[in-house]
Amino acid sequence: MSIVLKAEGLTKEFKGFVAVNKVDLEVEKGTIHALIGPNGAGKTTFFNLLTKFLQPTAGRITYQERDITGMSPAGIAQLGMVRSFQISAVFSDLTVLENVRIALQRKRGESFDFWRSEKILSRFDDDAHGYIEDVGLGEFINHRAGELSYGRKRALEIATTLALDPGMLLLDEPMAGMAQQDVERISALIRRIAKNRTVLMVEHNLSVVADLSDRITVLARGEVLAEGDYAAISRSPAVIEAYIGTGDE
Ligand SMILES: Nc1ncnc2c1ncn2[C@@H]1O[C@H](COP(=O)(O)OP(=O)(O)OP(=O)(O)O)[C@@H](O)[C@H]1O
Repeated sequence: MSIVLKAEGLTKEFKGFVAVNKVDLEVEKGTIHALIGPNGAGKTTFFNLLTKFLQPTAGRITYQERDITGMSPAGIAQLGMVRSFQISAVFSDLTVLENVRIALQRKRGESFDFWRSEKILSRFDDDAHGYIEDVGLGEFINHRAGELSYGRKRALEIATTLALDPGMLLLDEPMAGMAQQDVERISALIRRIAKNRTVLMVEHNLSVVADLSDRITVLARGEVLAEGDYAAISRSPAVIEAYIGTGDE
């Protein structure tokens, strides 16, 4: 077993309120790991700590055995740990192809002037076409991102994230606001891209969690309540009580 991401004693206090309290987490390489819990459990705060959008009050985070506790989101992205599903990451006025090209260019760290040359840009096209096909957007390649449906915009975000060639993807509520047909499409896509990568996701939709996850960590009141596969956690009296107790889900 190889642990790719590890949190030890991770804690976040907001003016005396402890939103995340000494949480330990180990994410195994090549797995899909879900973070769930009732409203206010601290999932978003914990996820923001892991992705470095928030700085912890205490504790330590390691990625591939490297201490990343003090690093920036850009710094961890360089190491291959990339957070997706920030709609703003997609440029609405640019086409699907242009969006993926920019991600490819960003990965190579080339300057803005350099990528503006049509000749050089077109070199990225073969790779870009591959990622676009992978996420099922082939027929929309020349559509402006702003014209895509919500589910397809999210597929485009996955394509731009994949273009960065991450070893680990962090997905923040990938199914939020999606119609059922998009949920099925994005689930299949996550399963496909997880084949040779590690995925950690916060997700409210429990049937998606049951369907996709190898391992699930349940948070409640800022602490780990239970951990295991779906069968194990759904039998846990503490988990059942935490969900019923808040009238959630
Ligand atoms: N910036 C902040 N300042 C003060 N309190 C905060 C801040 N961010 C979160 N909290 C509090 O921390 C607790 C955990 O919030 P968090 O959003 O992490 O929970 P969550 O599990 O993601 O909930 P939900 O499922 O509703 O999104 C909540 O009580 C929230 O009010």
